[in-house]
Amino acid sequence: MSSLSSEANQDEPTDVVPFATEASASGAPYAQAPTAYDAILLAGFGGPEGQEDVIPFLRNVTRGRGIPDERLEEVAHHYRHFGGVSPINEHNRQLRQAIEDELTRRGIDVPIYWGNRNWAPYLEDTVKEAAAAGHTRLLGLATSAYSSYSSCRQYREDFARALVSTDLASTVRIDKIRQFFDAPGFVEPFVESVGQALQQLTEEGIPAGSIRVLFSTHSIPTDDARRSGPRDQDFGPGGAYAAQHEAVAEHIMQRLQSDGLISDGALPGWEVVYQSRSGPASQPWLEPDVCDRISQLPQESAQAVVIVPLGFLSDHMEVMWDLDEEAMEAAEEAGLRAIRTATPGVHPAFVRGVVDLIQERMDAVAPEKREHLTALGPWFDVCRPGCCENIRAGFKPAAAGVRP
Ligand SMILES: CC1=C(CCC(=O)O)c2cc3nc(cc4[nH]c(cc5[nH]c(cc1n2)c(C)c5CCC(=O)O)c(CCC(=O)O)c4C)C(CCC(=O)O)=C3C
Ligand SMILES: [Fe+2]
Repeated sequence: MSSLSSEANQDEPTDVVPFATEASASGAPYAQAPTAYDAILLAGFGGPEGQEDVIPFLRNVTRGRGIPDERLEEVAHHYRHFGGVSPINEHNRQLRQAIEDELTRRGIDVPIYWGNRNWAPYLEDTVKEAAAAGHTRLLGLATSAYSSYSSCRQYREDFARALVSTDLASTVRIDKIRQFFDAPGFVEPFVESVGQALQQLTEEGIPAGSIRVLFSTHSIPTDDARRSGPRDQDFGPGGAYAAQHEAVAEHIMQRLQSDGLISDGALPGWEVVYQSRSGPASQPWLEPDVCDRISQLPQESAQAVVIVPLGFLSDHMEVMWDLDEEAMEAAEEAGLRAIRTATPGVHPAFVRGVVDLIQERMDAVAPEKREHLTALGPWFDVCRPGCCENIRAGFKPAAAGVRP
């Protein structure tokens, strides 16, 4: 590892240099000219694949962030419950294959590599492998749709770290596909699965007015939330992160209404809620918590709850444990009928949407011609100055952004 760690806590933002993209050199938020990317880099979170991986994996995730051991043990228990295996790596193998198939179908002759932030195959090794095969212009795709330190910038820092630790920073360029929270391919599977859930509950005789839809996403520290998105834009107290979730959830509910799946007479109430909080109790994180809200619903005369994992791409541990175990238990205790809807996974609409995003970037489609379903999009190709910065982590070099 080069000098990265010693640079990490300087006051001066080292930010993107020397990992600037062509677009960032001009300061433009969107790609200005088509780029002949020679490989796609699918960047996942990573997860353990056996009991012996659990603790080393958790140490990787929390490296340098002061998560107490108590909390690690608590989380380890969730993984141990499932044999120490997170399904997230298998999901990413399937997603990689599905994207490759769709690229082939469209005649786009570009290989797709997969690497993780926190477990093997590590991004470092993947970047080395791609470079050894002669690829020098990689288009990164992080498995995370929204803007925040954990869901965007940290992936960019990991790209930068991978380039520096492999000594490839001057020969390999990694750009990153824009955050895709409001891209049709990401939203469509949610519209479909929430629609199915509402239909099911209606068939069971539960009036729409007695159903609540909870759109659940990963909580983050309110400090991170406030700093999510470009430094010079105001998205309200929850920053771009909360605003993006609110906008997507609202779009889904409007779509269900316009598609006739919800009648005007008795609309289900809906809201965005947060899950999987960690960190010290003294540190404020985004609220309300999904389980807290579920236990309050009977007092609001709800009979049923639809839990929508809006913040997640696949049914990994945060979904399997925090929703399918804990939130479902909370619903049972509250006497509520509950349905947890599907994540996008390898839904054909999602896979097509991802390849649309790849094509859009390769062709440098003008922003006004890009598909987006909320007023917040289309999000930027090149992260803006100070985007999603994290003052706790300090400034670290990050690829695929503009100079501050
Ligand atoms: C916004 C966000 C996403 C969504 C975006 C994205 O998908 O990237 C996400 C995804 C995920 N988070 C995951 C797992 C963990 N996250 C942790 C900790 C944290 N997550 C945070 C935020 C997020 N996390 C934050 C602010 C922390 C606190 C510590 C820190 O500042 O980083 C910890 C440490 C223990 C704990 O504190 O709970 C673990 C084990 C897994 C893998 C699941 C599997 O293995 O199946 C996935 C996909
Ligand atoms: Fe997380």
